Amino acid sequence: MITIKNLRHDFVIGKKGRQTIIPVLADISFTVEKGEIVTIVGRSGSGKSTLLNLVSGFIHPKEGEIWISGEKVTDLNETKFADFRIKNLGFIFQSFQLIPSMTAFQNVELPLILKGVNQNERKKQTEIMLKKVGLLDYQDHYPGELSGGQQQRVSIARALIVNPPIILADEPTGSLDSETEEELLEFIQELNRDWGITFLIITHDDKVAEIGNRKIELRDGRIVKEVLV
Ligand SMILES: Nc1ncnc2c1ncn2[C@@H]1O[C@H](COP(=O)(O)OP(=O)(O)OP(=O)(O)O)[C@@H](O)[C@H]1O
Repeated sequence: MITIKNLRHDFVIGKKGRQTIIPVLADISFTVEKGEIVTIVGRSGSGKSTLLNLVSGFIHPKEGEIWISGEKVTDLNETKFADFRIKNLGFIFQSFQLIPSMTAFQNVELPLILKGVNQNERKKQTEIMLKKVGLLDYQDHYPGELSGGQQQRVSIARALIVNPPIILADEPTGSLDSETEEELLEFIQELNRDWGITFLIITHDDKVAEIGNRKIELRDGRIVKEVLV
């Protein structure tokens, strides 16, 4: 489902003439099979977020290939990647990334607007999704009027609304207390088991890594360990 081949990335900082190259990732190769939950673990600064940004197409690697669902996405330009992203990838972030001036309903509906779905269909699908995450009664609440766990559920509903086969998650439980974290991890497992959604999750939390089928450990931008959980 996701194949990463010999990925290398570095950032260039500083003004012209005085530039410094910061090597961040080197020789990264791994696959994520359909229906798997794969976690990427590693200390702060080991390159986890950079790796996820590369897979998401927000940045372009200096070397290497990324294939997602049979498409060599490293060959896509920005516009084509944006189109690919909306059809194939859902995102969950630590900070939820909800739009504060929009209600739960409007936040979940937004990807359907971007996809050009008509209003009646949008209403129907958004309500189904809010019900699925147990928040139909909260549809008119703004993010600031919801708990952290509820906000994360809204963000999951928004990720799921376009039926993505793959969800990329960046520290999904990072802002949640332990009880809410457990609920969310159960929910991720349910989505994986019952909906067949494939997950690539970056985390430094052992509890999150435990729900994965495989754990890939990064250190200083390289894969040092890959284990079945
Ligand atoms: N835009 C950028 N420009 C320059 N350096 C960057 C940039 N983004 C990240 N880096 C550097 O790349 C390295 C890896 O950062 P990255 O955010 O990928 O690590 P991480 O494992 O996700 O860390 P954390 O767990 O703290 O989020 C760090 O040394 C960081 O300073």
